[in-house]
Amino acid sequence: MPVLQAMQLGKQYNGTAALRNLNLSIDKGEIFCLLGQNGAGKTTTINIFLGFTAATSGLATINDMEVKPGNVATKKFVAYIPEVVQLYGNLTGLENLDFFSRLAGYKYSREKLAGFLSKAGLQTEAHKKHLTTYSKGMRQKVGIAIAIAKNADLILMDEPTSGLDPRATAEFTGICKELAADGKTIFMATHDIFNAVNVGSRIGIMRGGSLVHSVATSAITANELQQLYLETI
Ligand SMILES: Nc1ncnc2c1ncn2[C@@H]1O[C@H](COP(=O)(O)OP(=O)(O)OP(=O)(O)O)[C@@H](O)[C@H]1O
Repeated sequence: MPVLQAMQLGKQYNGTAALRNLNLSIDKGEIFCLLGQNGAGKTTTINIFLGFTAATSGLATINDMEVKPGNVATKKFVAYIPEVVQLYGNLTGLENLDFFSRLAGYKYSREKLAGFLSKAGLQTEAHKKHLTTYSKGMRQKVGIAIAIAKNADLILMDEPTSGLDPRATAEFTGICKELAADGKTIFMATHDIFNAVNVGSRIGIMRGGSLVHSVATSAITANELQQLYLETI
């Protein structure tokens, strides 16, 4: 059973198609990277799977359950990492994780919470510092720790490497691969072609709301992908 499925999924905003007949099936442990120009429909796709916005046609499922606004059943399977992870600046990393875990219905010991932060790559010295002192990459790690604490099967990410320095990007890639090896499924919208090839198991290219290509990263080099992207968009 695929973790994420789109069947003839479409979205119109005031008569304009943001998403057209998207068909996609993503299995457990996959990292799917979605590329496309601004306005191609990547965020719209993510928003539908988050239940933030309703599709106007077709079907979106997570673990075989239909996703739609108001249907809370699929929300427990999903975690979302936006480009900038919004957390409480006056709380520490540990306190933020504790707070958001409780919101999701989980109460963990200090040790467990620290374990999740470490698994997400956050150094121990940072756990007890206020979020105001965190870099973008560190905030993202807390976001990943929240996803782990929530036991989310599917992690949706919107431009997660934008604004990260090369070291933070490489670290992020390693963490995504570990999560996938643990059986998490990752769906990420990105503009970063080279990171997509490094981290992804499959890459999609969107144009004008349509998925134009879907290729396995094992079948393509970064240069070939860049070429394909430039020819497509
Ligand atoms: N709330 C909205 N109301 C009206 N039109 C919208 C809305 N959200 C998105 N759109 C339109 O839908 C299309 C797809 O936008 P979307 O944000 O999904 O693209 P994207 O691929 O995520 O782009 P970016 O890389 O800039 O994030 C665009 O034409 C956009 O203007």
